[in-house]
Amino acid sequence: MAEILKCDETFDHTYFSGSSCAFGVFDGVHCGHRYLLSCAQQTACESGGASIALTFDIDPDEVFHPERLKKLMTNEERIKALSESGVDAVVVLPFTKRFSASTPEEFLLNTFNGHAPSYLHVGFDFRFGARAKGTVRELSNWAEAAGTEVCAHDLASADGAPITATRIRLLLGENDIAEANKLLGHPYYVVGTVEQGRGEGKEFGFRTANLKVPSQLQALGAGVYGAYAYVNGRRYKAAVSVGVSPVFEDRTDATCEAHLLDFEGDLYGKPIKVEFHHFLRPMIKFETLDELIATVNGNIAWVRENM
Ligand SMILES: Cc1cc2nc3c(=O)[nH]c(=O)nc-3n(C[C@H](O)[C@H](O)[C@H](O)COP(=O)(O)O)c2cc1C
Ligand SMILES: Nc1ncnc2c1ncn2[C@@H]1O[C@H](COP(=O)(O)OP(=O)(O)O)[C@@H](O)[C@H]1O
Repeated sequence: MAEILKCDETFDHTYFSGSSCAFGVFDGVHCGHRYLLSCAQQTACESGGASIALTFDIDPDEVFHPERLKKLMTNEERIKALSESGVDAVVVLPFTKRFSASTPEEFLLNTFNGHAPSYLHVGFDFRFGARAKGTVRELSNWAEAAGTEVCAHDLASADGAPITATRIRLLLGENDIAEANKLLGHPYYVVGTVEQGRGEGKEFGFRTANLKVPSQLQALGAGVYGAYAYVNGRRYKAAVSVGVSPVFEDRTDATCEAHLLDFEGDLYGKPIKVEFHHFLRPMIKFETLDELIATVNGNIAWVRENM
């Protein structure tokens, strides 16, 4: 696991000298991002410097477009995933309105403070600085004087199209978890704290740990999935419904309900990670409870046999 360094007043900017940085927000830490990170590792290996994932503490859209913000991961998970990607360090820039209002030149000066990296890897469409005015051209002009080699990469592709967070979100919205996981390079997951529900799962014969996924993180389309749930470092097979249950929509606000196979105990207030692997079926507005119970038991049996 790489070091995570906050680029605040205590940060020693000499750390950038001789390094290879991959620069971006990296929502999802998907295969396209991993390609860019591996390029930084490659040049670091050749030049003998550190490989760094250079990112922001928040998604800039949280400041500029909170109303349309959609994310694949929380900021904490994103920074953790970057630290596990194989780079030597993750350097986290605090994204403030003031910082983002700086011109491209000021932005680069503030970020590196006279200690430019040897290599800077970005996607060819990388934008930075006030109103995202800085492009690879501004970056290259600055880099020439600073002694940095800018490597602007085409977006890595899969199945004939670039891998982007937007493409992955669309796949998730269409329940295509298999293709989304392929482009992510890891299973899509959500994390949360288990909340109290209506307490009816017990009567139905299958208890469900209820999570409220914040709307910005609701990328996965409604439906029933085969998943793995992680509790206290242990992995359990799980049958999971995503989206508000249409049978109980007036009485529930849970957006993710997980039945953990072969688990007994209390999960209320505990953190849980649910990792999605198979789409089983859409949500159904059942006419009777017996139908609901029989269908869910069938889903649980499928998970037991196939996962
Ligand atoms: C694998 C699984 C599939 C489910 N499918 C549906 C469904 O198709 N339609 C629906 O209305 N609710 C569905 N549910 C939600 C259950 O009705 C809900 O978990 C149950 O009412 C227990 O709620 P509680 O935990 O709040 O007590 C499903 C739950 C699970 C675990
Ligand atoms: N196998 C299991 N899967 C999920 N939750 C379980 C399981 N066994 C026990 N639990 C506990 O039971 C709770 C769910 O019970 P349930 O009757 O569905 O009530 P609620 O409506 O509060 O979710 C979970 O939050 C957890 O604390």
